[in-house]
Amino acid sequence: MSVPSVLVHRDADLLAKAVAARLITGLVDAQVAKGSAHLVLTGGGMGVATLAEVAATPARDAVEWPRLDIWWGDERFLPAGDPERNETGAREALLDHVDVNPARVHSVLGPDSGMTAEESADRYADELRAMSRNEDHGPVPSFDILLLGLGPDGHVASLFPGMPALYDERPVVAVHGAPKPPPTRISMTQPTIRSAREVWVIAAGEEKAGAVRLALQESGPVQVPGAGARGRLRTLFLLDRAAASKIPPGLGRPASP
Ligand SMILES: O=C1O[C@H](COP(=O)(O)O)[C@@H](O)[C@H](O)[C@H]1O
Repeated sequence: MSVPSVLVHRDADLLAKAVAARLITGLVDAQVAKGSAHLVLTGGGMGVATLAEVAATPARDAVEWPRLDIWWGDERFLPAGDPERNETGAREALLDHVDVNPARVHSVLGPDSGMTAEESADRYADELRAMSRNEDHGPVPSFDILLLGLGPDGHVASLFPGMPALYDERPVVAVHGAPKPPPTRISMTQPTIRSAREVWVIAAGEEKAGAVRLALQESGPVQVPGAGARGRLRTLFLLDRAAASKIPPGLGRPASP
């Protein structure tokens, strides 16, 4: 498991632009190396802002969008098109503006599918398993880049502190009673997140500063789910100055003047 590298940008706007540039480069590198790539998206303010910055830069055309599999680390269990769904934000910010292959955009089904949250989670796990190859050595594909937001309470994806999902070994689970609305969600679990080659935690704003500090200080991942967010090959904490304001001196590397 990789030790996090911390990069600090001046403010949220520059952070979104810098992560977008990094993401484009990462996807191009993965596609050059393997022919295609797997990207896991996050919801939340910085997740969507980053995608909007990808859409806004002409460099986005360097990515071969039809050769990209797109997944979600978590989804709010709401009907298709609901403005609160993470998918809706991602589509509006980026996916509707690039040439993705609809068959490779792996949506989490909501209640309008007729499924319960448990059935939807199991179906997503099946879809992940179907895309996993022998060399992935597990029930999910080896994600090239997995993006995560970080809540002020330390949650990542829909893994909230102390909740049963944090003890679950299945790849994807239904979450009930989430402290942040909506209460019902579908989430990748810690083992799935930790199987990614690279995990990037993106956080901006002073209200995230305490969670960032705890997530970097090897707190227990049940108390602070962000502390369990580590990639196999690389973990990045991509922060603005406000979110980095409580980390121990010397841990963060200024990346922007
Ligand atoms: O509800 C969620 O929240 C987190 C963090 O969101 P933020 O707006 O505080 O950055 C997000 O990572 C997750 O995907 C989402 O479902």
